[in-house]
Amino acid sequence: MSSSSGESPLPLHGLEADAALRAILEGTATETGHGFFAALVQNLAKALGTHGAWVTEYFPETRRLRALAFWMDGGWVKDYEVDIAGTPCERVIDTAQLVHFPDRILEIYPHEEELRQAGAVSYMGVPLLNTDGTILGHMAVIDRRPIPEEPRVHAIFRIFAARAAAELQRLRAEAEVRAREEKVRRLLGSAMDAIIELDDHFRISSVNPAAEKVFQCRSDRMIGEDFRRFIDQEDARRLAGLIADLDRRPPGRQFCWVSGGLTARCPEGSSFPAEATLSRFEVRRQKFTTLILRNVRDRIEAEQKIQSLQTEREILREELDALQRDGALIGESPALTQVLRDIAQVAPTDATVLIAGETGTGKELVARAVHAASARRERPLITVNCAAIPATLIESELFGHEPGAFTGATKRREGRFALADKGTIFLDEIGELPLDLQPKLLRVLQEGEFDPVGGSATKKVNVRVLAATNRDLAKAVKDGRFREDLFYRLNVFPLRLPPLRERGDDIVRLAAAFAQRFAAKIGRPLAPLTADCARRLKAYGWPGNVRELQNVIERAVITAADGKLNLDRALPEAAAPPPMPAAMQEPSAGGIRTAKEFEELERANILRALATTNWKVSGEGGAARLLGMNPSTLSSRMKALKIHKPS
Ligand SMILES: Nc1ncnc2c1ncn2[C@@H]1O[C@H](COP(=O)(O)OP(=O)(O)OP(=O)(O)O)[C@@H](O)[C@H]1O
Repeated sequence: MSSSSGESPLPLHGLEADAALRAILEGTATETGHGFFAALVQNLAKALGTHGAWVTEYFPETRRLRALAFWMDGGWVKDYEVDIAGTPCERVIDTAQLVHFPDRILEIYPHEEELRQAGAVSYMGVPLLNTDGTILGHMAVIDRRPIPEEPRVHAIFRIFAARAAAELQRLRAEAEVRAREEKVRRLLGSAMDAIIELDDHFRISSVNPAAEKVFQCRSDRMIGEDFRRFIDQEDARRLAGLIADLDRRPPGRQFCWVSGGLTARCPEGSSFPAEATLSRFEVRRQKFTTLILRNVRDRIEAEQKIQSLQTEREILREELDALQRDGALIGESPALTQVLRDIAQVAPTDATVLIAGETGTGKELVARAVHAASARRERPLITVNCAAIPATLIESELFGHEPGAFTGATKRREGRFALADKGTIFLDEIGELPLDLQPKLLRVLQEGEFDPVGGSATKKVNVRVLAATNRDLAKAVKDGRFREDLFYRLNVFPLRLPPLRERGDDIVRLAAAFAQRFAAKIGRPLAPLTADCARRLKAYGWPGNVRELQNVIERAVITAADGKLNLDRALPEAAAPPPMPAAMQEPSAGGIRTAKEFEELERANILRALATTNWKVSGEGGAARLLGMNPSTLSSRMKALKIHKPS
């Protein structure tokens, strides 16, 4: 045996080298892959004049060789695979060098059955090496005659081997590229997000199946198209800006989140909100952009649904609280009986009702009664106190807003009109509605439609409107503070709630009912109202009306002694009254007070309450509590009556 390792290949004699090279070129020039190896071994056998030649691929994990082509005695050996242990090929692999047994090979490998069967006398093998020196396979020849140990034979052999190694490397690289492409294809194919690749002119160069799905458009109708057709114009401008920004960043950091998302447009006309990320990359000095895009309509809708369910839940809770707190309208006085008759008449219709009355007369209770007796009773009654909401927020409270409509509007919000759809909306203190919003309310009343703040899509609703005011709306119209057309549209069915002092014995009926209710609540027995109590209650003016009566009775029940109501501390007049302002004394003529006198009365009463609480308006020990008013109602009354804290 001889090994030619370390020897530098000797130059072939001109003719032989030419012949070998020609053999390779002619035999393999047009072939690639497995055809190439077949041509190679055939030509190798021809060039060296051996009766067998083969080329293999090596699998180091199993130490096996698998033939890529095996030429023997003028025919092909199919599917040849061998364990290299104990074969001359093992030496080729292990030494990684050309191995040559020029003669009597069977004496060296007496147990090599295949060599014996082939009648082999000589063997020559050479490893096929990768550029990094790892073994890809080998190439070998056997012959029934000795193969002379000549440098030119080795040189020819090496030329063939180098060509075989190059092809094997190419095949492996090709297989690797294919495997990677397949992996990328599977990845893109299974991605839930649309992945769109754009060239530098915004033209779509590739899309994945998810992109076809979200845009409802086949890839062949997308590729080559200008992507700007698939998004809003404004978004296209934004994307171009972002891409320019990315190009200014260092490589590896050229990606970003498209903040605020995009509005994507399907070719068939529909559109959807999308979240997107953008990245830039360069291939052969050409820039590309990848856009990963997700349709977030379902998610946004789910969020909105949750939001509106939460709001609805809050509203229903408020309603439930109100129902538990308030109960039915009590009263048999002619004034209240008329109101009850009006409610019964108007409730089944869809007419707008304008309930007028002083504070605490039961306007909200009447609105509830109208809703409860209407065909809409199964749907919600949505209440909005126009005085309690700051002017800047009332529009979005009533009509909802889109994200970004104003600072702080991060999410879409359903407005009260939308929530009241198919139900009833009760607009309390309608006189406080800012003048600039009044046309929008008029439009809902007339057309049943409105535009949410910051939104372009008009919403249609079917809402019955009930409104209440403790102001003289007709006067507000005259003063230019309330639109005349809106006033008439609201005043379809006016319902005036008389103040408590006009309800005669109802004061006593209400007091008795409230006393029983509070006593039951705190679990104390209570004797019926005495005639003296009734007289004192009727003698009082009740500027805070039923709400004030309720509060007085609650105090009287709490401070009751021996089951008897204690009006001494509860009734404002009895509780060491400070001097009465003129307006709080006897009415001017015939027991009737003018509206002006009442305003003065209310003003004086609020001032008394504020003086008592040291100008604390809300909370524990505040004037609102004392007056039995909502703090927001009190604030709006103070504003209306121009009551300011003395500096
Ligand atoms: N006729 C009545 N029977 C029983 N309770 C009543 C009656 N009228 C009013 N109330 C009670 O008095 C309180 C005040 O009533 P409500 O809130 O309806 O008055 P309002 O006129 O809407 O007040 P505001 O002008 O402050 O909004 C509530 O607790 C209500 O339940």
